[in-house]
Amino acid sequence: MDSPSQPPANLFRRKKENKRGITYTMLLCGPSGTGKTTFANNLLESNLFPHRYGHLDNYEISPRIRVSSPTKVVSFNSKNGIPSYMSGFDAARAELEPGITITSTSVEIGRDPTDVSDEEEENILFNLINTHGIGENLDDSLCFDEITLYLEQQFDIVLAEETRIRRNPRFEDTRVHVALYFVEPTGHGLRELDVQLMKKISRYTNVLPIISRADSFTKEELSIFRKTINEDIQRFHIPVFKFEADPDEDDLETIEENQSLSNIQPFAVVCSDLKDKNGNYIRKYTWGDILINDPNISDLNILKNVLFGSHLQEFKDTTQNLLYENYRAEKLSSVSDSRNASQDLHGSNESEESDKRHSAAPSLSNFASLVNTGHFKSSQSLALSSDLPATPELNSNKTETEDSPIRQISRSIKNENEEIIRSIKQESPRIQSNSNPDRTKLRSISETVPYVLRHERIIARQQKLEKLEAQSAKELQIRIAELEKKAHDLKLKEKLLRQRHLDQSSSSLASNTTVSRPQSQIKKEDTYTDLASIASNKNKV
Ligand SMILES: Nc1nc2c(ncn2[C@@H]2O[C@H](COP(=O)(O)OP(=O)(O)OP(=O)(O)O)[C@@H](O)[C@H]2O)c(=O)[nH]1
Repeated sequence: MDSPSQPPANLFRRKKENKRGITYTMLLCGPSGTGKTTFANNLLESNLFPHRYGHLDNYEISPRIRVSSPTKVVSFNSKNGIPSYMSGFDAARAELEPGITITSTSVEIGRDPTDVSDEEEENILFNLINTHGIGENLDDSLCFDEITLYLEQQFDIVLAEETRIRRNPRFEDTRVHVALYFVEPTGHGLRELDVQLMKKISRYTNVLPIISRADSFTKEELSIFRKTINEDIQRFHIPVFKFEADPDEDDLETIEENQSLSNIQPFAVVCSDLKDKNGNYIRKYTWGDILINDPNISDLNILKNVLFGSHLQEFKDTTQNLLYENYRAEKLSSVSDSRNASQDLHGSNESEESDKRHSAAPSLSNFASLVNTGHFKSSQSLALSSDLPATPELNSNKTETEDSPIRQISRSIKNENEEIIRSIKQESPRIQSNSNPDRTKLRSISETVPYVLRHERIIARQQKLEKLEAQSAKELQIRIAELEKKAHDLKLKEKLLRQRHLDQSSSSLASNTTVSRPQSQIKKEDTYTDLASIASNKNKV
């Protein structure tokens, strides 16, 4: 059945390989308008991603690409509670800061079906994470926190999975292996925003600074800008990815390759959505066209080779062996420290004192309490639906269809929490039944850690949602107050107009008694009184 002469079987075999392809995740980060979306399209040689302002006429996907999960918002934070990616520009609300939106798109990069060469290439299950709204806020710390939280959560998900006794065979690793940080082509080195953000994300991923829209520079200007950025990187100790080779371990070719890559770092790219007749991406200027793949103008091709070829495995290895391992060690030691601390604190009379104490959620003592009693001790815990601090919106009598998306997400989180609690309760007898103290300790750590991490994540999400909801409510209140004020002003105006009108008609009534108005000037409103006066005048005559 698997004979190469039978195309369907061949297809089937490829499909099976697809499932075992390399998982690879990339983050595009940097201020708005630096060309991240255009770069993403060029990277995948497809016009797949629409721009935030404007649109793409020619939606087109390379034959090598298969979209496995279309673009979706994976995380966002904004003052008005709407992802900036979804809310278009609205002049009436321009004063509201957009916050940040993180989107994810999953594609499968395979072989071009028209390619007849025998070369077997492994499929890449590629996740592209894009960020929107950085640099557009008065206070960008909101963006820093959101991105770092997202990256940390992906580490937590893996940590939780690793410490689980029964692993999920279909587990998806979503850790970000490489982040491209797009520096604005100012020619003035790095800004504080760039320094801070690169520093923060470099804890969780390999960071490559990229000079965006490199066609803004002449050759000399570009080399000066490169130098300034490299100096800033050194001066502010930004741990960006370095192209280094080990002379004792690596071959000469690798050493030379890394040396030359190190010399051209940061890569400078020119991108475009436009193609010429031959299918090459170009940028059109009044003075002519340039090919974005031209190595004299842009490092795009070199960067593509680094990302999908020479350094893909190294990015993955560094993420796993260095960044993740450091994070894991730190996290587990903090979890076991807090466990020991909670054991020391509570001692033997823990059960008696537990009711009196109100520790902050999440903590391991809370989990111990949860496992034993089915309740969190903490008064601040958000995980138990019955103890949930009732925000007015959450407890309102509205029907499902009337619910805001935020409330619906809140409800799904509540359900998720309840499910976790149920599963912990089901697993708990095993923790208590084991007689060996060391094994019990290990087992309880391995069983507790995933839940602690998941619980922390859920609480963070829930707190974020509540914050968003409070912000929306506040904004709504301000708008209501504004509208009420407007209505009040209008009423006052109306009253004034009426008053003025009444004054006018009474003065005209007074003047009518002395000067008779021509018939054509009689107004509709004063017809009745005027007619009465005319009649009375007539009678007098
Ligand atoms: N001159 C020049 N313009 C570019 C280049 N790359 C992209 N642009 C243009 O820059 C503008 C912004 O590009 P986008 O790709 O939408 O930028 P972005 O970083 O994704 O923007 P956000 O979605 O707001 O974060 C568009 O008009 C692009 O056509 C480039 O290399 N050179």
